[in-house]
Amino acid sequence: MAPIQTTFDPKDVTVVFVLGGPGAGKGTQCSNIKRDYDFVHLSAGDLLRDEQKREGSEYGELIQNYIRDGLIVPMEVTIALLENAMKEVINETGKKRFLIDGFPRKMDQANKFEETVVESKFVLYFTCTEETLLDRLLKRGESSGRIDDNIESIRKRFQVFKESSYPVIEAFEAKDKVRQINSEQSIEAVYSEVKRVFDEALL
Ligand SMILES: Nc1ncnc2c1ncn2[C@@H]1O[C@H](COP(=O)(O)OP(=O)(O)OP(=O)(O)O)[C@@H](O)[C@H]1O
Ligand SMILES: O=c1ccn([C@@H]2O[C@H](COP(=O)(O)O)[C@@H](O)[C@H]2O)c(=O)[nH]1
Repeated sequence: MAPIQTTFDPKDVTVVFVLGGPGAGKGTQCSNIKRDYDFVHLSAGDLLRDEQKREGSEYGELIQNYIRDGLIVPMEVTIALLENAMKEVINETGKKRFLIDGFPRKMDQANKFEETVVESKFVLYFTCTEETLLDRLLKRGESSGRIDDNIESIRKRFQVFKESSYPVIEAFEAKDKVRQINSEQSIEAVYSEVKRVFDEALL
């Protein structure tokens, strides 16, 4: 993965972190936000899956093993992928508003990204019961082809979310940066709450 040699002024860039348990509906809602608010959607999981499949990637096997086991890939890999993707978008389109979906999942990632790339504007956090998440992921697993949409991986992902990712949300909450949304509702009802947050934040 060769770094892209471009710099950008963090002051010109808007980043919203989109967090929530596995299957909470982050990707689904990001598609809506992207359509209506001219944000670029970068899913950390998608970037890792693309890198894993890229021929000649030195990280392919490592990423595959981490994803299958529901573990968090070392932050250097994920941050480099995100930073490269942001630079590519800025170079090619001039767009500078990003939804970073499924990242940061651990405190060290959050701190490193905000220190070296850009500070987030706020965190959109989708809450959902584990029972609903499990139903959604098992249903998605019938067609997703994802190696981690199976009961064994899902259990591990829930554990990692509780142990490593939830503390990230608490840390942002302490800074009053979390906008919490109940994603137990229908996709449409969730999105109407999301819109309220974006309309208020982007005024
Ligand atoms: N509000 C909702 N009600 C019912 N189903 C939903 C809702 N939101 C998303 N889904 C469905 O649940 C599944 C998971 O949604 P999605 O992929 O958006 O979640 P995610 O948070 O991005 O997941 P992951 O963290 O695993 O990438 C999908 O099949 C999606 O269609
Ligand atoms: O910052 C990240 C984001 C993701 N991962 C790994 O990818 C899978 C799948 O992520 P989704 O957001 O559900 O697509 C996740 O379980 C981790 O193994 C990561 O390591 N770091």
